[in-house]
Formats: sequence, C-alpha cells, structure tokens
Amino acid sequence: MERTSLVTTSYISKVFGTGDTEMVALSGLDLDVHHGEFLSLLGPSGCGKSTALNIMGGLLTPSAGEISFDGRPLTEPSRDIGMMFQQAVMFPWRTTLQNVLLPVEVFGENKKEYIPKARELLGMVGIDEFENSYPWQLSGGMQQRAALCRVLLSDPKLLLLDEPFGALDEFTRESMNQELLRLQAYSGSTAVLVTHNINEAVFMSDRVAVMSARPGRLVGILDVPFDRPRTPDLQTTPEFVQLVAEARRMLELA
Ligand SMILES: Nc1ncnc2c1ncn2[C@@H]1O[C@H](COP(=O)(O)OP(=O)(O)OP(=O)(O)O)[C@@H](O)[C@H]1O
Repeated sequence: MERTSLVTTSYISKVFGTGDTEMVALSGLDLDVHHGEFLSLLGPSGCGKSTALNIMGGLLTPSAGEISFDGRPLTEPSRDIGMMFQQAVMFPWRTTLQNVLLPVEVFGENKKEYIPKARELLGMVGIDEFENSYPWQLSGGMQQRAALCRVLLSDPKLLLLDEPFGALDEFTRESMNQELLRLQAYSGSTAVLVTHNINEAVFMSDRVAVMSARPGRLVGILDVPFDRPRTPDLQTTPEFVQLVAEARRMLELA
C-alpha cells in the first residue's frame, strides 16, 4: 500500500464554549491518514472522535493546529469527502433511487448520467429491487445500505464514517461492515471510521488510532496486518484476539 498521506492533522485542538462553559474536546491530535487505507479512530465515549472526524470533513474548524487534505489546507467541506452518520438522512418523499441521486442534484450535475452507477451500487448492496420504494418501506439496515450507495456515488477520495451502523442490531451491523469493506475495496477510497467497539476497529482496519478519554489525544497506533478480504472467522484466531487485547491495554493505559 502507498504510504503517502491523504489527510494530515498537525497538532489540532478543539475547544467548545468560552469562560465557565469552555470545554477542551480535542488536544493536539497529530495524525496521518494514508492513501487507500482503512483507519479507525477508537476511544471512549466523549473523547472527541466525532469532533476529529468533523474537522477532517471540513464541517468544523480546529481551534488550533492545521489540517490538510490532498495536499491543501482544508477549510470547508469538499465533494471529494463523503460523510456517513449513525442516522441515514433519507427524504421520505423521495424513492431509494432518488435519495441516492440527491447529492448529484444538489451539485447541479446531470442526474441521468449517474443512474447506471446508482443502480450498480444498489445491486452491490442487494437492494436494487427497492429502487422505487420509499424510506418508510425499508428497514434501518436497508436505509443505511442506500446511504452508503449515496456517499459512494460520486467516488469520494475520502470516506468519513461516524458509527454508521451503530443504531443497527449486532447481526445487521456485522453484515453491513462486510458490505462496507467490499465497497471500499471496490471504490479504492480511503476510509476513516469512528467507533468505540474494539473488535470492530481491529476487524475493519489497516491501522487503529487509539485515543484517550477527553480531552482526546492520540495514545498510539496499532497496525493490523491481516489479509483482505476479511471474513468473520478471523475474529476467532489467536492473532486477532491478541491484537484486540493490545488495543484494550492501550485504552486502559490512556
Ligand atoms: N458543538 C458542540 N458544542 C459543545 N460541545 C460539544 C460540541 N460537539 C461536541 N461537544 C463535546 O465535545 C466532547 C467530545 O464530543 P464528541 O462527540 O467528539 O466525542 P465522541 O468521542 O465522538 O463521543 P461518542 O463516542 O459518545 O459519540 C463531548 O464532551 C461533547 O459533549
């Protein structure tokens, strides 16, 4: 894998509020996200993972430090950065296909040109039969599948995933994670996943960035050497269990 960086955060901090309400959410986060890798941000609840991700998406400005994306300072959201959150934002009056095509419409591009790709992506996640259904006719997992198709439609260089399947049951979550890995490999995009699930972080990632409790700072980076594609039985191997234990130790020592 190429080791050049798509995202570089140089000692970024984020402070919310002022005076008595001032709260340091992130403290001096120094992190490189390499081209093509799958990196997880792992840390306890409230340690600033989402804040870091929102800064990488250009949605928040750091209070101190610098962030660059694709060799340039990042100051605003970019079409090359796709974001996905725990709740799929699906417009109830639009069909699945229309929801997937929404960003293309918003950016004033020719929707028709993107229809074959949208259908291909819907087929890859197994919901092509539902392209004319409305969100209320889909399960939560199907809605997140559609949201994944939407974010991949414009081939973002960077995928930012904030616990995208956190609201789903364990079984659906596992199969969605598999879909995500398959589609990330297919699209060749770089991915950053926020999670507080150690197992999930190790299973999904090439590297796990372990963060301390608030104010979040980087405790260390764990390399995950397992081959891809990965299958769920990897999680029962001694090597996997050992890496999970190591990540847990890093979290406990933080
Ligand atoms: N817009 C905001 N205004 C004020 N405080 C905020 C804001 N966004 C986040 N915070 C605070 O910053 C801290 C870090 O929040 P953040 O959501 O980044 O953590 P997290 O690690 O993603 O948490 P979780 O895993 O529970 O989602 C929290 O204490 C949160 O309350």
